Amino acid sequence: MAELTEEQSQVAQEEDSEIGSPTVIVDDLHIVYKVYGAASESEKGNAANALMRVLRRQGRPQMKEVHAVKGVSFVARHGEAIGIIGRNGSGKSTLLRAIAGLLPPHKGAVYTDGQPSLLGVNAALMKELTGERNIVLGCYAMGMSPAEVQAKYDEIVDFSGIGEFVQFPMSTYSSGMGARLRFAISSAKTHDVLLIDEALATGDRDFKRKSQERIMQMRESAGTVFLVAHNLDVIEETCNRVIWLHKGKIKMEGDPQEVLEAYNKA
Ligand SMILES: Nc1ncnc2c1ncn2[C@@H]1O[C@H](COP(=O)(O)OP(=O)(O)OP(=O)(O)O)[C@@H](O)[C@H]1O
Repeated sequence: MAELTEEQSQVAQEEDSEIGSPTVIVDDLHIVYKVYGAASESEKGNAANALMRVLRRQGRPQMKEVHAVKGVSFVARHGEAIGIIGRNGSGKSTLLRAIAGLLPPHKGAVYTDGQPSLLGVNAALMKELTGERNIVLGCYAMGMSPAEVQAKYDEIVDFSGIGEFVQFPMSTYSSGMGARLRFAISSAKTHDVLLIDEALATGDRDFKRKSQERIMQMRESAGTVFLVAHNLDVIEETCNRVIWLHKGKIKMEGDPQEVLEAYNKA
């Protein structure tokens, strides 16, 4: 391997001191889903076949593979907020779930420093329980002690802005209220790596501003934040780097303004 020149290593050191050491290394990552019971190529779009199969109660023993992430590599560092953009089905959520350790790599690897936490639109809070109970259980699930939960409780309720609804079951919340509570709970703890999947999409303008401020704070406390969003304004205002995924591969990566400009033109 080639040695760095004195000048190169000085530049690397300067960059390191600005954004910190690596938190996530994604190395030639491939994720493949296996779908059982999928239609074969010859059956595609054939209504008569589909109807016959249902009437005859025939199963679909075929197994198909969906290659969702195809050889993605990058390094994320302490203090970075990385936006992931791309069209529907380009592999954004799959990549986040793989970083969170929820999907095994088909090939390649993900190395993380610390425990990544995934905050998704469907993060596992229990709908039949009240907001109150979900706050307590959610905080325990993130490894907080009872004393820490007590100390953070009011701040979480306040940040979520759900007011007296905290005493109601979450099944009575609007999707925006649920998203706010999830974000308030997840961001009450300092995460080494926080993965946010579209969770800010359902909040109103005020909540978006508050959550962006909180993401900034998390970056300052030297964590790494990944943000998947179709709202490009949120990405531009919050992130210092953007990764553009296209059909499971990185199409472009770098400065938010440059990548977003290219993405908007495509
Ligand atoms: N559980 C699954 N089983 C099989 N295929 C899946 C599964 N989840 C996602 N896929 C497929 O993987 C590909 C990438 O999906 P993914 O949800 O990661 O895309 P995305 O960029 O997050 O999309 P969106 O913007 O619509 O949320 C798509 O082709 C999708 O159909």
